[in-house]
Amino acid sequence: MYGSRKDSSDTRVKYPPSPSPSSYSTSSSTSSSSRNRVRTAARSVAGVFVACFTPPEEETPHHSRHSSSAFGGSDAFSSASDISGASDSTEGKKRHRSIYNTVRNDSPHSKEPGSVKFSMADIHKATKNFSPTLKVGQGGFGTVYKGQLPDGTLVAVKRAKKSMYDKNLGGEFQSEIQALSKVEHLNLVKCYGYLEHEDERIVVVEYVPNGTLREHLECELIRLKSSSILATQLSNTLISGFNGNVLSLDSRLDIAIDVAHAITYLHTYTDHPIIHRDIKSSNILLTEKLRAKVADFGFARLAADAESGQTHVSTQVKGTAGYLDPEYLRTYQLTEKSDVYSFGILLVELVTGRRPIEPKQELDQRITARWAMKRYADGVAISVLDPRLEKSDANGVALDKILELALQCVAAHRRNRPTMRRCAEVLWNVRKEYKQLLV
Ligand SMILES: Nc1ncnc2c1ncn2[C@@H]1O[C@H](COP(=O)(O)OP(=O)(O)OP(=O)(O)O)[C@@H](O)[C@H]1O
Repeated sequence: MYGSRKDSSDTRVKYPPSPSPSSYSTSSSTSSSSRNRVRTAARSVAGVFVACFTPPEEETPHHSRHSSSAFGGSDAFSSASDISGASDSTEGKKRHRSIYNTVRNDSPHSKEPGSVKFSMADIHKATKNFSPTLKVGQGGFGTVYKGQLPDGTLVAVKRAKKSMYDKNLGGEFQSEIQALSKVEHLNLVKCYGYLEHEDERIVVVEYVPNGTLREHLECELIRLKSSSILATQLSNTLISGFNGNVLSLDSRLDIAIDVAHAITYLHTYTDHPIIHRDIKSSNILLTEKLRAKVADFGFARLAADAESGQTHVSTQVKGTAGYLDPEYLRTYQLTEKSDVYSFGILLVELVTGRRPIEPKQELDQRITARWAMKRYADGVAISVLDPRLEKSDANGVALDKILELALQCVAAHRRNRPTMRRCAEVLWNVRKEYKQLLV
């Protein structure tokens, strides 16, 4: 079974603390005429998807990695600590301090928390010389190992592959480290330190034990079983409670709210807002209690400085096919609303269980968001609900509201998309109503 949310030790962030009903009118009390307007909008958005999407993920290198801009000072996170979920609890701080103290003691090259330089000996010890049995994943950056620090803290050790390093990893490595080291939030994967040694580039981050959201949506147990390199991951995930059960809509809503909080935190990072740029289900890691943690800041980039009058950052297009903001694709101008777009795609993925692009589906269903928006516009949203979920009244109502929000997130023009903070508020209210319908 998945871990229960009811556990009193679950420190899930409640946000906002006391929502005012009027501020949530979009989702809570949509009249039939306004719902019709939304449906009309859904029809036009569904039309836009044809032009927006790049070829199927399987056929396209899903992104290229290059250097990103370097980040400025290192003291930004305290200024955003009012955002729900910033890990400023005493317990969190104590744990954090103990980790860094331990690491500092172990490392002669130690630096600021979050950017501690490990030695190669530390890494070899933590990963048992990169033991294949501790390999937990493989991504664009390289190989990921589970490791353990001397104080017992479990870590994920991300070892860059040589080809990535040859291709200009220097900038990306710096980008990932600098972004990670400055953020601290319950729903963001913490960075413990890094290592640059000859041609090795290694990042040490918080180990999140329960697989990725994509794996959960696919209930990938059978695939994992057949994969020898993932045998360790299988045993790890079994221990942590992932046994192939379907994620309930309740849990999916919780995950969406966690992700919305994490991105809100990044975007409202007062001194140096950060655009994640690669929000997708395989970058959402889950804890035993199905709390979501957003990972992979390899593409993270500073947002434009509002005070300077700049509203966007001009950049080469990066991200993953299916999640990419069409306005960013067209203009190369990146804003926080590009993350909002990807988040809208993620919402559709959460309720349908499908990947953003499904090359094996019927033609009209290959672009999942377009298909879902069309069904929503036709008043038959329930037909896109993940078939593994019950078609109950509560699920139907929540589905409608989540799709309504997703529709706003994927608006063709970024000015029409909500902020991530607004998304969190709307989802908070959807969850509240959902729970009321369940009792
Ligand atoms: N912090 C972590 N804790 C536990 N497992 C992790 C962690 N980070 C990554 N993994 C595992 O390693 C896999 C590869 O992760 P990685 O971030 O390198 O690539 P990715 O996000 O899957 O792909 P890409 O780098 O192409 O975006 C993940 O799918 C996950 O299974």
